[in-house]
Amino acid sequence: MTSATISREAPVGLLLVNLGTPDAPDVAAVRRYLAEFLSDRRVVDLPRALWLPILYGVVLNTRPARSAKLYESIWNADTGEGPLKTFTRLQSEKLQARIGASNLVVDYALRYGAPSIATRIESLIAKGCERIAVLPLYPQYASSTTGSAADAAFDALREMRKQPALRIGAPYYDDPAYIDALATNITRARAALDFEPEVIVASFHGLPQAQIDRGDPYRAHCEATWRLLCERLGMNAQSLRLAFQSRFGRARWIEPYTSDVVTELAGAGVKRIAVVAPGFSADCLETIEELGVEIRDLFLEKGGEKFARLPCLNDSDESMALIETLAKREIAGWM
Ligand SMILES: C=CC1=C(C)c2cc3[nH]c(cc4nc(cc5[nH]c(cc1n2)c(C)c5CCC(=O)O)C(CCC(=O)O)=C4C)c(C)c3C=C
Ligand SMILES: [Fe+2]
Ligand SMILES: [Fe+2]
Repeated sequence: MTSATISREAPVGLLLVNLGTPDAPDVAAVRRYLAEFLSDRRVVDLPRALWLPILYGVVLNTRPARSAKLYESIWNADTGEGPLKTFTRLQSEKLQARIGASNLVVDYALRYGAPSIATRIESLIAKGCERIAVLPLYPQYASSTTGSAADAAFDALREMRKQPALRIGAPYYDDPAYIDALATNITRARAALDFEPEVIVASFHGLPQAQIDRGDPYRAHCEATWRLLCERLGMNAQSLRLAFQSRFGRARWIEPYTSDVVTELAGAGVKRIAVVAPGFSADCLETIEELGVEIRDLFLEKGGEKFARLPCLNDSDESMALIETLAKREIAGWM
């Protein structure tokens, strides 16, 4: 008889998780991606009988063609990947090199698309990991992001006879290491501009207001990040404006919308702004295209003169120092 062993020497697995991206910038791949994403009940929490006919009858017949063009415009030709995947992969490779412990295995997964959370958890188990920490790279908790990543991780263990221990990283919206990383990143990017922005807009991904009304803490987390960032940068609610982008569908989303804020600024005679997206750990369609093209065009069209989009934390040194701090906290006591 062989006996199952639990060994303190078994490697610990650390899985960085971000949202996802299509496999290719074409209509078929974008449709597959959006079908997986938008049929997640954590993302669209309407009754299925109401939502599925809209999703399959309308959204998946119209949006993929439009979104595929946008993905095409931001696609990473060198790697054949969407930027969010490239940055998340780089974050995991750099984290592995920084921590350098032989008994820690770092990998990454995407909640929608590939590599999936289930396949990467299986791979960590195949490498002998009996303890796995999943680090959702969402600073602010939302049921639709952090909650959904946790669902996918636990679902991956559902049928296993021998499950690994599993931890899900805590949100870090008010962590000094996060606020420091953002401040360093913004200060450097701002110093490199060829103009002095009168206002910086801190644009977070939006969420349907109804999800907040049902108890999602996301908005409160965004506000806390924004307040701490104001303090850390010596700015105030007028010089660093809070806004929410990426509205989807007809329902009310959390306000103020980024498009309204830049319109209002231009209308008030503000000529030079910068926009930063503190809630995104990596640049993606929503930052490169929506902020860098759509929001820029809107501001210039309404009378603005200078616009800059500041990059996300991505795989910068300050980002890696932050991720290392978060990772070490989640695996504490395991190694
Ligand atoms: C009901 C729809 C959506 C909710 C709720 C939602 C929440 C949410 N999303 C992010 C982060 C990202 N979203 C991204 C893309 C994206 N988001 C939605 C819809 C909802 N998001 C759609 C339909 C798309 C796809 C693009 C499009 O067709 O417009 C991305 C970028 C992905 C990429 O491939 O580059 C990110 C990142 C957060 C943080 C969040 C809740 C707080
Ligand atoms: Fe989104
Ligand atoms: Fe968008």
